[in-house]
Amino acid sequence: MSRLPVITKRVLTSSNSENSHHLAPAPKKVRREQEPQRCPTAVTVIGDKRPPVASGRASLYKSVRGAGAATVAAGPSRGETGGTGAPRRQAWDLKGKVSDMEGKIRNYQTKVRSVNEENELLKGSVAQSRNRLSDLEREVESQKSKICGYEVELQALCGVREDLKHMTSEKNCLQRELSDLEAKYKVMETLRDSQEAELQTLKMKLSVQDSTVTRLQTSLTNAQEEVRTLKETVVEQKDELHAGEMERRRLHNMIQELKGNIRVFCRVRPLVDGGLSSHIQLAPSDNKSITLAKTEESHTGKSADTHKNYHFSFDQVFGPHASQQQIFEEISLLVQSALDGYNVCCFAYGQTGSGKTYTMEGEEFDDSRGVIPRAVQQIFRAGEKLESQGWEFNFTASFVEIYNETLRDLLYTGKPSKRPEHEIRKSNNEVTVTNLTYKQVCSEGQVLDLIALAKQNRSTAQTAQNDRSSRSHSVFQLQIEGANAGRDVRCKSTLCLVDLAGSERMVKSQSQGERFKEMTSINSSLSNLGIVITSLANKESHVPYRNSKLTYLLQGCLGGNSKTLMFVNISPEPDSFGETLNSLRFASKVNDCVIGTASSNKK
Ligand SMILES: Nc1ncnc2c1ncn2[C@@H]1O[C@H](COP(=O)(O)OP(=O)(O)OP(=O)(O)O)[C@@H](O)[C@H]1O
Repeated sequence: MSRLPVITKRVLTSSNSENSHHLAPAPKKVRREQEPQRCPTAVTVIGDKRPPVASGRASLYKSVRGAGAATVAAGPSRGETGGTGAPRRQAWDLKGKVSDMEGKIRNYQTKVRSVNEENELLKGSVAQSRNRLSDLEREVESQKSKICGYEVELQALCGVREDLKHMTSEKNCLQRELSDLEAKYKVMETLRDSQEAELQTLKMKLSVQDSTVTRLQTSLTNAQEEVRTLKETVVEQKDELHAGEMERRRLHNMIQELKGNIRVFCRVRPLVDGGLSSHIQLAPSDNKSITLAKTEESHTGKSADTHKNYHFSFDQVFGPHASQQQIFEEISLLVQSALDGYNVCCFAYGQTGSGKTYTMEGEEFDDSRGVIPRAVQQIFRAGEKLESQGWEFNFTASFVEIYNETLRDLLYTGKPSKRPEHEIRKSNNEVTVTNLTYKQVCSEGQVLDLIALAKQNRSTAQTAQNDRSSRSHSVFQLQIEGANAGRDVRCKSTLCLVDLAGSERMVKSQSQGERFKEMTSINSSLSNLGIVITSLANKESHVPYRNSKLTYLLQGCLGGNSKTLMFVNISPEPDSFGETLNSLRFASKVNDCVIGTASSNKK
């Protein structure tokens, strides 16, 4: 490419015209002064005509201008002329001056030619540059449109960038989760390993247990077979047991009958300071007889004192040292009879203070407990045992006081002012008392609570009326209903435990008013008891049960269908001799009675 400056046609024309102007004749002085200034003018013209181009083109223009300027500068200048030392033409040397001018013209013409050539070259270069420029402009346009496209893309990419940001944070979260999961996975793997090990152990254990199960199944089959055999044996043994129980009942009853359906036990209370008074003698050999000895002084003093002995025999005589347990042992046989379905009546007879209540109720301590709590205990324990043989029992308790031929409910818990009156009723051979509390009980404790309640009721009445308990009968009744559904056997009986009123006879002249009435009623009921027992013994057609409330109430428990036990309690003091004798006589009468064979209330 040419490095010549680009000169437009006009400039060149101007230059040419200038050149041609130089050719024209001009005043010599002016010409000499003007010439050196022509070249810069031409350069200035070129610079003025320079088109506004992009920086690329500007550089091109600079290089061309530079070259042009150099070319022009190469021409002869005034300085050169003067500087080279060419000899200055004399003013008169016009010829020389013309030849110098012609040389200069030639020189300029050569230069013009070369400039024109260069100009042509520059024109081609300009055309090329223009082409190049339009190419570049197109390229610029295409680049611009590309840039626009890129800008659109960039804008679109901004949204993508947001998404990317979001995705990156999500990715980070997921990575964290992943690392957590990986950690967990590792833990799980460890766990799995340990569990696999455990599983192996368990499998081994299982196989061991499988073999154990197999072994156990075999032994189970054997055991089942054994159980079946044993069940058969149990059934057989239950049958045998039941047969044995029935046989035991029969034999037990036979023994009781042989002993007598009415039995009398005598019990002597110890003296207050212990021991026994000399007027009471107990036979040491048999425990069945008692002698009351009496020495009567001669009234005149002339005859010797008379000694009189009264001998009595009973089923059993208990001395002052007999324990409550010894007493109960004999009665327990009758309590068993009550569970077997026989009515049983046990009563204590004797003067006040002879030990009736002590015998029947006793005291709270274990050793001194009396007949009633011991009998209750035996009944519930025996009942529980019989349950294993298929027996079921229902117990109903009642507690009545008979005072002056009036019944009083000792289990009453209502208001004293609303105490109901009671009547004895008999229907279907069963004696019941109207408005009386009949309490269903199922344990020894419940009965003991009722006994305590009765005691409390009695003591309340006692406070109101001095020494009332001695002058009233208390009757505790426990109705027993048993059923063995499997054997279709039922039984029903009543255990009657009676603490009678004091049997002492009051000298008529000494008793008045209420006391007289009490005594009459007591004596009447006690003597009626004797009469009823005698009637039963004599098998009389009419037994006067209804003559007293006591005998009427005890009707079911006295007579053919029952077993009766009478305690005759006696006081050891010498001044009780008369009453003791009376009590023993009464008891002896009862003892002589043999009441007809009892039959159990089996259904
Ligand atoms: N066998 C005995 N051993 C020891 N003490 C006895 C015995 N019998 C009775 N007693 C005592 O004698 C006293 C009178 O007895 P208890 O109250 O039982 O007579 P009771 O005949 O029931 O009199 P009551 O007719 O007045 O009720 C009581 O203190 C009692 O503890």
